[in-house]
Amino acid sequence: MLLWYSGQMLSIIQTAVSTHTVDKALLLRIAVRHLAWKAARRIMYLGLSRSRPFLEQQIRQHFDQRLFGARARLDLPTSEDPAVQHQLSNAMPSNGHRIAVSAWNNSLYLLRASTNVTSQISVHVNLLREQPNGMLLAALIFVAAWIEQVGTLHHGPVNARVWAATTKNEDYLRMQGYKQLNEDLQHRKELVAGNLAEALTSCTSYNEGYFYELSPLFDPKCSKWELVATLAEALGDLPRIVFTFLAADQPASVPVTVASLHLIEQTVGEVTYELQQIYVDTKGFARELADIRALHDVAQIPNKVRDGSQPFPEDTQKIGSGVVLEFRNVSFKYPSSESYALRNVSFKLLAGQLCIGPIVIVGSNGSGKSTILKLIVRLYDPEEGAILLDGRDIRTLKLHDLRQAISVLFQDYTLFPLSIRDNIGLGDPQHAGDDERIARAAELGGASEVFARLPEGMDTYLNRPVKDLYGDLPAGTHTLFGRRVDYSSLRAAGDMSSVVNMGLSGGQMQRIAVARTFMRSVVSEEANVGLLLFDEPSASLDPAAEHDLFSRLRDLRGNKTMLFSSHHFGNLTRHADHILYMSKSVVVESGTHDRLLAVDGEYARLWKLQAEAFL
Ligand SMILES: Nc1ncnc2c1ncn2[C@@H]1O[C@H](COP(=O)(O)OP(=O)(O)OP(=O)(O)O)[C@@H](O)[C@H]1O
Repeated sequence: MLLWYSGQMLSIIQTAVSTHTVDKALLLRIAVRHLAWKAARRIMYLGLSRSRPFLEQQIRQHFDQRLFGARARLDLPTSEDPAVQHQLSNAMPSNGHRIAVSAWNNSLYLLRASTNVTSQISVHVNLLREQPNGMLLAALIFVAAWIEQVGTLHHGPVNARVWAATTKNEDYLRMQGYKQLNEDLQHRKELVAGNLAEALTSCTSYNEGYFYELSPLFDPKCSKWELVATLAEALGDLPRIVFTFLAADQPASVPVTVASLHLIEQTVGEVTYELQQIYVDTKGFARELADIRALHDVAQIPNKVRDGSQPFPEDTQKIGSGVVLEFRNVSFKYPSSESYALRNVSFKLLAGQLCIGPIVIVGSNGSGKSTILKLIVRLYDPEEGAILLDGRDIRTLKLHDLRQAISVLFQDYTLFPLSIRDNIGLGDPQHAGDDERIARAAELGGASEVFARLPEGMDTYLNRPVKDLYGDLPAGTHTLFGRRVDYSSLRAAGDMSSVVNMGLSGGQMQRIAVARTFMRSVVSEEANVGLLLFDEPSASLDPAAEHDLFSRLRDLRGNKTMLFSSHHFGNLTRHADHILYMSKSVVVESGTHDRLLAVDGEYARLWKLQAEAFL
């Protein structure tokens, strides 16, 4: 429209010059409409630029949440599957949401550019179609402008920016911690067994909390395209030369006025620029659309561990008195392994029993005791046989209910890249923000003294999930292009100087992990936990702390069924209702401590061996 009104005004000017008369009313009308269209365009641009950051933020949040949810719902064997990992890494590059924002911007741009190009071309064709040699002139202008654009497409100063960013926004830090917890495979066991996916996915307190400092620097390097562009610029005069020749030789065939020629040159330049950009952008745009599709596909990856349909427990009142756990001829191989981790394992624990086992020969690892715990919470499903809880095959039970009824501390537990408070709180996702419960769980797990001496107490981050960023510069870079890069004011703004990654001893970390399991199994009465699983819970504790933990566990468990896995033939074995002695993936002996000593088999031999060391 703007082009149209410009043309109209030029033709009025042309008439005024040649006939010395002006249709004032027409001129005024056209001038006002021209102005109105210009104002409308300005307002549209302004609206677009104002709303862009908001829209981008919405898109970023939408994709972040979708990707987070898609990853959080994956179980262990599916996450470990190399094909799934490949699909995830393709679909979720760290800049996944940027692809979406960029695709959005590009689609807006393409829409605008296509409309622009189509309308400008149609105006020009209408203007020049009727004129003798008009199309020839238009073609010349187009070719000249195109060649000129080729040069400018490839050259231009490289806008090298030095930047740095940090954050002290608590929500943002926590969200980043959740992301790492979700993405890092080492946490997957706890995420799945602890029913954390739902709680983490529903957490929407996402906030961009960065401070930015930008200082533009220009790379003075001259591109070879500079030369091409300079030569191409000379061709810009070609249409004017041809126009002059036409005007001199055949005045009757001159298609347009000088003023119109200038206008046409200008707008054709814009059209060719838009066309070039469309060509460049559509190449990347197709790729971005494919990437967005991949982002959507990951939400459809099926889990290998299928959910059951039956609720558990049937009677929530009774679960506090423990559950009956039975293994019936269970055999299992890890997906990546050819050999059996468990072979034909059968045993039955009655409700409320304290089972110290399976026990493995000291020094002979890998007999399958950790695997038993993993199968109970259905991190994997057995190849043969069945596992029953209160007489029901666990594959028929709702996964959420099953895992809700069990509390597990894995031997290779991990601490999350979050504050100590959140590390403990997530043991019971529904009450993760309840400071009173967290404090009690910390106390019972012996973790209170770990953070009592830290300046930030429970708020101390065990591992800061946000790295401080320095725009693509290697750490320790102090000068760039001869200029000093100073980040000190930025660091002070983000409290970065006081931030250090915490170093904790193995025993201190284990206390935090124990406190996390206590959050639901002991502190929460309404959690309906009936089975407690502990895999080497005292591996890193000193003898006093170990004794303390075990006596506390015995007192706190109430009537809940409890299953330990341990190398030690210590105090606990005497208190066990049932001992499973395992070797090389099979249960070799089982019974009470006294019975196994009376049998005088492998268990008795190892018990005596360990006891002798203390005589
Ligand atoms: N994720 C896995 N993928 C493949 N094989 C595994 C995996 N985890 C364990 N295994 C194998 O399964 C067998 C049983 O392992 P498991 O961890 O149950 O033994 P464990 O008795 O708990 O050993 P430890 O005393 O060292 O903790 C071992 O041979 C081990 O190598």
